[in-house]
Amino acid sequence: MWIFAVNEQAGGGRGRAVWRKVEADVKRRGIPYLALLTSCPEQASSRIREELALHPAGGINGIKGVIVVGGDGTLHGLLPVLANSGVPLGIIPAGSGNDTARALGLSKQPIQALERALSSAARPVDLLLFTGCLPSTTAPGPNAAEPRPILTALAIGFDAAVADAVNRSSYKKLCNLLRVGSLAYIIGVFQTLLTYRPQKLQLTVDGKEHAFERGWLSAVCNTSSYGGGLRICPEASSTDGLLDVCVVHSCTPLQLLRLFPTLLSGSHIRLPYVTLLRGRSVTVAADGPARTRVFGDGETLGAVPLTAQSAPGKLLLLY
Ligand SMILES: Nc1ncnc2c1ncn2[C@@H]1O[C@H](COP(=O)(O)OP(=O)(O)OP(=O)(O)O)[C@@H](O)[C@H]1O
Repeated sequence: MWIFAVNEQAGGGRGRAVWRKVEADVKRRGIPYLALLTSCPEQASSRIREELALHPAGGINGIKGVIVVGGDGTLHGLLPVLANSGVPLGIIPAGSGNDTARALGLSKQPIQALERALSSAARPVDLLLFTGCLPSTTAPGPNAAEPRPILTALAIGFDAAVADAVNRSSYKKLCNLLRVGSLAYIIGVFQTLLTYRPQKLQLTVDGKEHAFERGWLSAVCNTSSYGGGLRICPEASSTDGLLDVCVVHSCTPLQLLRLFPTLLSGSHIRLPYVTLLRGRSVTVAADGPARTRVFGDGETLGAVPLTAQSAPGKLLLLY
């Protein structure tokens, strides 16, 4: 039996439409399935746990895999239950950004993505394990009890502040309604530039220290893109056991603005105020008046200081 974990709200309601198409195809083909239409990640995780206990993978009528209909946030919510479980995860992209699906070269077309999930062998991919300040605290030290698994990337500093401003804004809903979701992010970039100040960033990669006096942002990546196709670490791979890091520093606000379009092609890596690093273990600390926010898989995680560790091969993916 296959489990479909469906987030109908993903992609501003696209999840519902995608699931309708997929379910019709699954029924037509007589594939045994269970659909979990959930309202939050906790509900999805606890339902999947229950089903895995009832129908262990590998047994007769066992769960063959969990196929997610949703975006990066929906996938992110299921990582704690599926990492290390031996149960493979398939993806039918239905979110706004879909950076995981993009990194794996999956089709945006629901039936093609379904076919790929059903017919592919399970392959191990790396996860990034994040430990850092929780959202509810401003305490300076890492205090999250459990490392949190991330599939795509951590956004730290300016880009996380933009995501935060957009999520809190009244214009996000309006832009989504008018189907110009990316306009909300352009407004968010300008809004954040008015108040955001670069900070001293200290990164340690596999024990080697790197200091940046005027750090705008840093991204720690397991896959190459975030934010719906911004190729922040174009060489990152989720199968190399390594994390790729991009730091943007020592530039003017205007240079920062001009960098954003170059993220689409990944050509920003040639700019003198962009530094790339790579390693198995990364710590990031910041020294500035404001909290340096962290987003992971497009979801708010908290603030620095943080530790990111590569966890090779911890998730089985169908792609
Ligand atoms: N299993 C779930 N069921 C319902 N809601 C969920 C579930 N998992 C996460 N969510 C919530 O739904 C929100 C939107 O989901 P998701 O992030 O997948 O879509 P998106 O933001 O449109 O796409 P993307 O992350 O690819 O840009 C998440 O931010 C999260 O709060």
